[in-house]
Amino acid sequence: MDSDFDGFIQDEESWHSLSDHIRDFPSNVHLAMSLPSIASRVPAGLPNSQGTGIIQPALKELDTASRVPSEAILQWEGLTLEVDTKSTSRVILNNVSGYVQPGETIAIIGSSGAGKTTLLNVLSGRISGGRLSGKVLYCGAQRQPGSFRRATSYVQQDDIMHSLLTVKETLLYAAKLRLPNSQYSRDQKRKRVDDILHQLRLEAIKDSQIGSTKNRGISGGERKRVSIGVELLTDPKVLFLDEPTSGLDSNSSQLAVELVRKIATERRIAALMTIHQPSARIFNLFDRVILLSQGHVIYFGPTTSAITYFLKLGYSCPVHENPADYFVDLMTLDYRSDAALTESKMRVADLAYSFMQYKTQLATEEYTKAVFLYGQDIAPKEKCSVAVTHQVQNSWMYEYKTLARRDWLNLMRNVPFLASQVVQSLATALIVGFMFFYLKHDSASIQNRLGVLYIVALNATFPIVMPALYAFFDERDIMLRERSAAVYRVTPFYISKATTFMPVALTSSAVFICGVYFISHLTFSAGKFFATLGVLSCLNIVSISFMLMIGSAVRTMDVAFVIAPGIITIELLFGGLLANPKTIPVAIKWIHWINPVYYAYAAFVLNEFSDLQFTCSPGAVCYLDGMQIIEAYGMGRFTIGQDIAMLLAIAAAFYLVGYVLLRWRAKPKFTWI
Ligand SMILES: Nc1ncnc2c1ncn2[C@@H]1O[C@H](COP(=O)(O)OP(=O)(O)OP(=O)(O)O)[C@@H](O)[C@H]1O
Repeated sequence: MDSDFDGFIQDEESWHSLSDHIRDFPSNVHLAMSLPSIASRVPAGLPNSQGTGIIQPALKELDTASRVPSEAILQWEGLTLEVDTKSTSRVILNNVSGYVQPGETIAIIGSSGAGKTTLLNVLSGRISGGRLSGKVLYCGAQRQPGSFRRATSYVQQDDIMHSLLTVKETLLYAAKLRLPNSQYSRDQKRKRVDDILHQLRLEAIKDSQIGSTKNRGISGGERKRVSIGVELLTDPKVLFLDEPTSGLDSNSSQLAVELVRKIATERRIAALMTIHQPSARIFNLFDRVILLSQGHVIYFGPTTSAITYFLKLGYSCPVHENPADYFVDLMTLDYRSDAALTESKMRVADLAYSFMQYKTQLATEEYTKAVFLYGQDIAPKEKCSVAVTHQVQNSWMYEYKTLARRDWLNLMRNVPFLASQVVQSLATALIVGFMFFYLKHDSASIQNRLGVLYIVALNATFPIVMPALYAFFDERDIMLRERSAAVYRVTPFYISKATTFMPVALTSSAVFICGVYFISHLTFSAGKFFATLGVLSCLNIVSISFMLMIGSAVRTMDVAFVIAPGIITIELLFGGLLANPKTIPVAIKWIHWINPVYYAYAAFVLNEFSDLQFTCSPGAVCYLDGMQIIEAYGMGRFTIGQDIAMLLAIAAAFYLVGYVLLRWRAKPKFTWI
C-alpha cells in the first residue's frame, strides 16, 4: 500500500518528531488511536502523550455513531478507499467519518488531489473501482440505491446542458422529466420552475440561451445556478455539489454559495459541497467544514471553531489572512524541495493524527460537551425519514414525447447544422447532376449511370452519419448524466434519437436525389423515381442506425470519428462498383452480404437498368440490354423488394446492437456500501 505519507510515517525518526508535537497536545484525556491505517504504522514502543506508556491500539469499543445526532440525515464512518495504480496501490480516503444534518451546508475543503471529489462521490453513491470499506447510512439505515438516488441530487462540476435551449426551457424540460405526473400537474411543474427561477435569481435571463464554447450564452455563474436549479427541482433531501464555484469570479462564487445555503436552510436540505479554496466570506457561510488532506480528515466541525482548533494545535491563523487559505496551505504538500516536502508531510501527518485524537477524546463525556466539534446544533430536532417524494416514474410514452420534443427543438434551433445539410445536398446534387449531365443511351452512359447511382448511395453514408454522430455524442453525455440520476429510461431516449435525426436525413437525401435525377436525366417514371427514393430512405435508416450503434459502442468521439469512416470506407469498397462481387475472394466475400451499400446499390442498378436498351459506340465494350449489365456486375441476385428487406434487417440489427450497448453504457456501475 502506498500513499503520500509512505516513507514518512513508516520512518521511526519522523514518528518520534511527530510525537514531540503530539505530546504538547491536550493531555487531560487519555490518548488513543482510532485511525487504524496510521496506528498500524506507529513503530512499536513509541511513548504516548503522557510519556508513560505505549500508545494504545484503536479503541474498538468506541462507537462513533453514538456521537452523531439522531437527526443526521447522512452519516459516514471509517470510509477508506484504496485504488490500484500501475505499480502499487494507493489510499485515496483514509478512515473518513462525519455526518450532515437537514438544513445545514457543509464544505469539503482541501488542496488539489486531497480526495474531496472522491469523498463526495462515495457519499452520493457514484464511486466506481477501487476497494471501498466503511459505511454510509442514510437516515440511520443502509442506503437503497434506487430510493437514495431519488432522494438526493448531485450538481456536477462541469455543467453539461443543451446549449440551444433557454434557461426556462432547460428547467421546464427537467421538471417534465423529473417530476412525476401523478403528483404534479402541468401548471404545478411550471410553478415549480418559476419558483426556482425566482429563488436562484434567474428571472432576468430566463429567455436567454444556455450557450456553449461555440455559441455564446449565459455566463459561467448563471450556468452554475441553472445546474443547481435543475437539481433542486425534485426537492432533494441531500444536495451534493462538486466544486460549484470552480471557474467563477468571487462575486458569482459567493452568490452561488449564498443561494445554496439559503435554499438549504429554507427547505431543510442537507447540502454538501467540495470547494478548493474559498474566500473568507464564502468560508464563513458554511455551517461546518471538512478539511481534507491526502485522504485524511484534518478537521471536521463548525466553521466558527476551526481557527480555535488550529490555534490549540499551535497553528495561529494571522488576523488578516483568509482562514481557508491558511488551512489549505497547512494541509498542502510542498514539492518545491526535498526538505520542504518532508516538512509538509510531517505537518500533514501531525494534523491528521491530532484530529484523530480529538475524535477519540470526543468519545469522552467532557469532550462531547466541549466547544469544538459538536457544540452547535444547527438543526432543530426533526425526525429523518427515508420516504421520498418522487418514486413514481412517468409513463414510457410521456418520456418519449418529452424527449422527442426536446430533441426536435434542439435540432430546429441548430440552424447552421440544418443549413449545412441542405446546402451540402443541393451543392452536391448540382455538381453530380452536371457532371453526369443528361445521360444518353450509348455505351459511355453505362459507366456514367453506374457512377451516378454509386454516388447516390455514397451520399447516404458519410454526409448522414458523421454530423449526426457529432450531435449524438453531446446528447449521449447529457443522457448518461441524467440516467445516473434515474431521470428517464434508456429506450425513449434511444428511440427519440432515431426518430428525430431521420426527417433531416430523409429531407437532405430527397433534395439530393431530386437534383441528380432530373439534371442527369436518369430513367424517369414515377415508379422508378419513387423506388430509388424508397431504397435511399432505407439506406438512410441504416445510416442512422449505424451512427447510433457506433455512438453507443465507442466511449469517446475521437475514436468514433476514426472507426465510423473506416467502416463506411469498407462498405463502399464492397459496394459493387469498385470490385465485382463475383470476383471477391471467398474469405472476405461475406463482407458484402452484410453490407448495406451493396444492397442499396444493387437495387438502384436493378431499378435503373432493368428496362433500358443501349446503342453501341464504335470501339466500346457493347451491352445492348440493361439486364446484361445487371448480370455482368453481379447486381441481379435479389429483387428490389428483397434488397429493401435486407436493408431493413441490417438496420434492425444495428439498432438492436446499439441499444444493448447503450443500455450497458448507461447502467450505473457504482460501488455501494
Ligand atoms: N480511480 C482512481 N485511480 C487512481 N487514482 C485515483 C482514482 N480516483 C482518484 N484518484 C486520485 O485520488 C486523488 C484524489 O482525487 P480527487 O479527484 O478526489 O481529488 P480532489 O481533492 O477532488 O482534487 P481537485 O480539487 O483537483 O479536483 C487524486 O490524486 C487522484 O489522482
